[in-house]
Amino acid sequence: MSRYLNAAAFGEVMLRLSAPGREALLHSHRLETWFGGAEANVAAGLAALGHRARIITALPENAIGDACTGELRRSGLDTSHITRTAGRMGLYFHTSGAMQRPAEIIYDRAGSAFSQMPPGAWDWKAALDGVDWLHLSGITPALGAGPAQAALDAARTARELGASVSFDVNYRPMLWGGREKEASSILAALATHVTVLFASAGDLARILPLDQTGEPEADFDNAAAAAFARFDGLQHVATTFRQSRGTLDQTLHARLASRSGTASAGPESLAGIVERIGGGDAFAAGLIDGLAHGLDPQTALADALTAMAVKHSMPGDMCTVRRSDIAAWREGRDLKR
Ligand SMILES: O=C(O)C(=O)C[C@H](O)[C@H](O)COP(=O)(O)O
Repeated sequence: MSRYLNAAAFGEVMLRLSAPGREALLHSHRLETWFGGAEANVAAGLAALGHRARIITALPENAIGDACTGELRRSGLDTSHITRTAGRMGLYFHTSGAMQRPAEIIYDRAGSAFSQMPPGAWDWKAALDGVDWLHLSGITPALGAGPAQAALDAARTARELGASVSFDVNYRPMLWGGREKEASSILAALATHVTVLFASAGDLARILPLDQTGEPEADFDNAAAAAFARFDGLQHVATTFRQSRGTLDQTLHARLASRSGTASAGPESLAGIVERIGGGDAFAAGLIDGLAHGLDPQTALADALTAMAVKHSMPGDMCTVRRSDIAAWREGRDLKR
């Protein structure tokens, strides 16, 4: 396989309301706005890398839904599979933190237009027509029984149509609340349809019975081996590791397990981080891109990690990292002219 994809992503897009700069929330009377969501961020990242990408979602039939659709379109996405419906926009409030003060998120998304869509209202054959790659995340099933069923239907249909399915577990304890058992069974059911899984050892321990030693890389390798044994269609498991010396100064590295072996990449040292949100999604987009183009696992992983690093220099949720940004980052010039 060496080609540009006709990709789709299914999930909720939210409006982010962020405290400006390094302020605490509502310290001043201003909030900055961005649109984003795990799956849309990955789709935008694929579009920035030259793939055709559509977002399948539901947005409210109001001015916020209009603005969001416009932003998704400006990010290069095909918005013709967005359902406009009654209901509210999912929101999240964000403070970026500073020094040892951590970033913080408050979700305000219960009852959103997306989460209220009955699972039977999605027409998967039409939404996935012509698609060769579907990206999903574990955030969607955390939003309720309807979205969980819709994600399963989407994954099953994509596989029936011969498409690859990538899935980022993206475990959000705040969204699952005390529903750990439900989370394990839904995430495991989704994983049966997946070709590329983005998951840490901790994420995989929610799906599979695993002994963990506390040594992150060895734990990941063991967890990936257990995932290959359990899930027949699975070809790759990828994760990133983040060492933090405060909110703005971190080191990244990554690992990619395949049935034939394991690749690792990094470290990428990041000082003066501009934006932490969307880094993992940029990594997912970068890796999907590399695998689609048939790069060897080592090169695909290194490019994905650099895409993630570059995303940390760009404000906003959605990934706009281009191939030339990855090359320029590696060249490390202080001024492009
Ligand atoms: O829907 C949610 O609950 C989300 O958290 C969406 C997040 O904006 C992205 O998934 C960012 O995740 P990272 O790329 O790991 O920074």
